[in-house]
Amino acid sequence: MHAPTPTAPPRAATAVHLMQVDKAFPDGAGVIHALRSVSLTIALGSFVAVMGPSGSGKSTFLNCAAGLDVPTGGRVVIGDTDLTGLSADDLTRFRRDRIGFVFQSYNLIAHLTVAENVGLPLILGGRRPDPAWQHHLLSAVGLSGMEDRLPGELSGGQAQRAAIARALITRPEVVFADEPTGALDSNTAAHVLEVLRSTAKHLGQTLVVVTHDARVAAAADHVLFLADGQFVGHLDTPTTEQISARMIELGGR
Ligand SMILES: Nc1ncnc2c1ncn2[C@@H]1O[C@H](COP(=O)(O)OP(=O)(O)OP(=O)(O)O)[C@@H](O)[C@H]1O
Repeated sequence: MHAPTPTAPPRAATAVHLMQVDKAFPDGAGVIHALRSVSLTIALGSFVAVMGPSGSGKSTFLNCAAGLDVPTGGRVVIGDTDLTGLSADDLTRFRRDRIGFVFQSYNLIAHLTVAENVGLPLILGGRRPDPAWQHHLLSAVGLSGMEDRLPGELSGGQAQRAAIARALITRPEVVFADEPTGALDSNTAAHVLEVLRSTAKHLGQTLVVVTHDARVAAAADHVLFLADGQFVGHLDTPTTEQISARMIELGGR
């Protein structure tokens, strides 16, 4: 992970490449600059945590990097695909087939079973889930035997583990997670994080996680710090204490 020169071409070992990405939101008569000329690369197969004070631009960064939102300037490249050049339809297809998402609120569909929720990204893409792969994923996240349950019959930790299996069903290159453990108690959060981390590692996926929790970030290979829409530094394999100290310097929690 390093901040490249803005014109450097993406390298093969790069999973995510942002070049001078800006994101501005209209705000009354003015604009809010949520991201300001953000340039970075995230190496294939790495686990990167993104931290920063509230309002520093973490979710905006994740949404732009994952193709959920369109930057107002700059380029986002995932693998060898420049998202900037894609039509809305192509971007939707790319997200569905090549990227996995995990959100704080799980986003499971209430009237579909666990198995149906997990298979949904493939069904939406006109493909049928491979039963052996689905079984493997449900077992990897500890939900074997719960395939027929509805989301309302799951604990928060189980629901998030179902959401993780759903994010991985298409074998995405990159998995983006926004506060994936934010709604869970600390023991459940630690278990869910370990499931996410180990499954992504086992499958060779790149994992990008936005978090407020220094313990979550301490599990990452690299921690990137945002302040006021700009990356202001990173730590490699830091301890929880080092991360907390950096957050205090930035004026966050
Ligand atoms: N859709 C939007 N419209 C207008 N302003 C927005 C929008 N989304 C984000 N912002 C603004 O952009 C800035 C960055 O917001 P963002 O949600 O990315 O920060 P964050 O670091 O994820 O915050 P938090 O930790 O509180 O979730 C904030 O000033 C926010 O108010």
